[in-house]
Amino acid sequence: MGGLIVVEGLDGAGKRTLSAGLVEAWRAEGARVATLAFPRYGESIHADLGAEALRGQHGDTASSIEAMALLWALDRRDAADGLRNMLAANDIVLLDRYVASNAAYTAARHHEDAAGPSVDWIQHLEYERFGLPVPDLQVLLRVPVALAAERARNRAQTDAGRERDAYERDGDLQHRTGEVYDGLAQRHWMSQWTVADAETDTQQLAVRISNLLREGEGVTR
Ligand SMILES: Nc1ncnc2c1ncn2[C@@H]1O[C@H](COP(=O)(O)OP(=O)(O)OP(=O)(O)O)[C@@H](O)[C@H]1O
Ligand SMILES: Cc1cn([C@H]2C[C@H](O)[C@@H](COP(=O)(O)O)O2)c(=O)[nH]c1=O
Repeated sequence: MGGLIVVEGLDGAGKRTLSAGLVEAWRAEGARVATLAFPRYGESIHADLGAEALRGQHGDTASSIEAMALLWALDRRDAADGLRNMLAANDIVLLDRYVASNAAYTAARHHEDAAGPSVDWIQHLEYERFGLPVPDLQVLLRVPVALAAERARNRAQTDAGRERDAYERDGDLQHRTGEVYDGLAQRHWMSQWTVADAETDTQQLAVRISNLLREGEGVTR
């Protein structure tokens, strides 16, 4: 059974870039690595509806905090069997965003912190009711809100299909989401967390994660 690693952070933080570097580093060491990004755009109707809502479609869907959270959660529920198969066939499964994204953004939209009712609701919905696999380790890519926003803006200018959505345009939401992520990491919500930043060397982080996984072996998922 492989280790389930999750990379979390703000929009534009660099999660996708970091995830690709980690996968490359582990594969170079001979590890069997599978990777998946949530939301699963183009594969999940729930993910696509969520993205469309954040770009102004589907009436008032985006204004409902819980409706949005349910769409992202249903995407993951549909992916759960595939995820379990990936864990059975690999040494490491790396996810770019997972349940903690829903906890962080939902709590931030409600102006709650990491100990608030939204985080408990997401935990109950996704881990207890939907039975999603619990990560072995969650990595918070903690970059300044302004840097993440700048990267998201630059990406929107260079990538025609990547214009900023409603959450990415909302600087206050990004700020609050960063605070909830900090709280989740400090509380080691659902698993151990480790923090990386814009200066973190990807190779060294890959080694750190492998060591943490090894130290955590024997802990049942
Ligand atoms: N370490 C880095 N240095 C410079 N630019 C970076 C770095 N990491 C990512 N970027 C750039 O920042 C932009 C956002 O990066 P990326 O797509 O990896 O972020 P993300 O956290 O996955 O974003 P989102 O959650 O919004 O999809 C991209 O244009 C990427 O090329
Ligand atoms: C998976 C997931 C995502 N979100 C938020 C985070 C982003 O602002 C948007 C879309 O995600 P992307 O990575 O920018 O494509 O939705 C969320 O609130 N809950 C989730 O579970």
